[in-house]
Amino acid sequence: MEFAALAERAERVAANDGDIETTLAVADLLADAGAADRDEDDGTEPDGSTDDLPVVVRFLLGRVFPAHDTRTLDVGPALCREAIARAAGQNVSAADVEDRLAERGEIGAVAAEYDFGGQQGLAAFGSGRDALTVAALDAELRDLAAESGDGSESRKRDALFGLFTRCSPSEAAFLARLVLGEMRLGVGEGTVRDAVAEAFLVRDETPKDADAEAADEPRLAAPEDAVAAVERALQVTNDYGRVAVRARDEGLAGLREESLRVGRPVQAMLAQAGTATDAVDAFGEVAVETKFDGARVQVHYDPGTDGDSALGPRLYSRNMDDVTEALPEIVEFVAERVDVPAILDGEVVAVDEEGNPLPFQEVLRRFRRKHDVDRMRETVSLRLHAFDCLHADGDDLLDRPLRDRHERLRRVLPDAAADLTLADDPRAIAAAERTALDAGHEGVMLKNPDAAYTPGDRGRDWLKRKPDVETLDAVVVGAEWGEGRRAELFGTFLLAVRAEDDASDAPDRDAADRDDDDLAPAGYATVGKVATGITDEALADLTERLEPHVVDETGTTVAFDPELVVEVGYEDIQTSPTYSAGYALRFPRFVGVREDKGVDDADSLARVRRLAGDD
Ligand SMILES: Nc1ncnc2c1ncn2[C@@H]1O[C@H](COP(=O)(O)OP(=O)(O)OP(=O)(O)O)[C@@H](O)[C@H]1O
Repeated sequence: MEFAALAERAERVAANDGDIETTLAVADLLADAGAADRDEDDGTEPDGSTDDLPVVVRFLLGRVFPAHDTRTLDVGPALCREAIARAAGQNVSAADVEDRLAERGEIGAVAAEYDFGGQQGLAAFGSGRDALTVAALDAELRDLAAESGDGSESRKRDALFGLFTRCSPSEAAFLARLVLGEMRLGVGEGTVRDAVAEAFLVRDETPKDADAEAADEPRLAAPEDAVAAVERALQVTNDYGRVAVRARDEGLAGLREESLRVGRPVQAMLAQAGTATDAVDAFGEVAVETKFDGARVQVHYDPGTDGDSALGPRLYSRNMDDVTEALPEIVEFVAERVDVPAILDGEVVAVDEEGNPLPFQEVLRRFRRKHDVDRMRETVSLRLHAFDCLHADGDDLLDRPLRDRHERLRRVLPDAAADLTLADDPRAIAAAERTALDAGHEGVMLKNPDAAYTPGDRGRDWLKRKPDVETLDAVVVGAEWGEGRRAELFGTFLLAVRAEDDASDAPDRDAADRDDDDLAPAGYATVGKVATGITDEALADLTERLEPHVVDETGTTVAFDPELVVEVGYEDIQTSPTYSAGYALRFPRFVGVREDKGVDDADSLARVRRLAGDD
């Protein structure tokens, strides 16, 4: 495929404004990119190296290499501006390009405005130009990425200059954005995933290879099944290009064969904030682990056979950067103890001489270090806590429940396996949290013991419970009636702080400025709503105490006279237009009624401002 065709199609994709239109346009583009290649070259390499499809997919995402590949172009904005200036001719300096960038705000638009060496004039007449193909551009960019050592920066500049001189305006815009990883096409990973499914599994007309046919898989899939199959293959491979080729050539059957590979990092599963009550309500039985305060690492190791290591331990950060060289003692620790191919997930923590955890900042002194690794090893000691096992001895474990994966982890690396205890009572969880905090850790993780490992997902199966930094004593100024079996009780409570102390900063109570939800009486400013952490008994008690103070009722929402002070925990305070204080509590959690406090003792807006760091 010619690069000009891709650049032009990409512009048309970017002009779509609906999600569905964009997905369909990308699907058309991928189908064409894939088909063109099949016509021209039916002897594509299994790794897709002569195939345009994987390149087009990656380019649309602003990448030259797949996400698991740690190679980068390492082209910064300054180098890109210099290359553009040189290609634009003698009268243009890098400073001129920078000025235009300040006006346009975006490098692609700037690159498209220059006349690169007259080449595009010839190109416009369809002759004389050495047309750049997608494959040739990919090869040149890979060569550029491989430049290292003395003079590599100027060789990169030369290479990029050479490429720009061969570009039409739309190609130049695409190239500049690509090398800086700022594609701006409105095409995210979800769009590409859906487009791959659409192009090759939902409406594809090309026959799949013989194996897939023989596997008796239906050739076409329902859109949800197709998207799920693509998503799954992406989770295990982390390579959109590879997955697109597999979907095109082998359909659903091929995608299902994709599996984890030791040495190819996957995205880390992430957590949401939550409380012990949330966890017990959601999971029943909760897997409680220490939340270690360090840096996430994914360990890949294949010890090989007969002591002949097939792949020495490799360590990857949460962003899948290779941090192996910075952490030699973790490498040694793993190599000495693990004797099957494995992919483990865990946290590296800095420890003092007694092995007690040190603050997170300490681990950062080691984590990405390229120089002085040995010296720093003497200064900051590290310890690995492994909490998950994604692969062991040929078995992919992603779909197994956490309890099984953890069991496997204990067999693979008992010396570093984090403890996992099961609890179904918030009090037991609180006790575990206390123990973790007393030991100097950050808090606890509350996990669904039956959940699979879903790479890249910040779902509700992992909850992180950190101690509240502070609590706030707030006045309850409104509520919403509950639902279902709690319809007779208030469910959500609107919280306010005193604003009258600092009249100059008191929020404007002008009706026009008020949020419809904001029922704060004069002298109070709302800061959030709390519905979490309240037991059934507490709800009944609060309802009974607050009902006599209702001053207004609209639908399911009521306003109260300020009477009751409650203590609420929270994780953070953020500025927010939603509440009249101008701030909102993040993850507020009911702690209890402050029986000892009247409303005049409640916290003030000035304190909220201080807690938010604004004062
Ligand atoms: N036992 C554990 N299980 C899972 N993650 C853990 C555990 N102990 C520590 N962690 C760390 O906690 C993080 C989970 O929280 P989250 O996914 O929200 O990441 P985050 O945005 O870095 O949050 P935080 O700043 O709270 O660490 C993981 O990425 C991991 O680094």
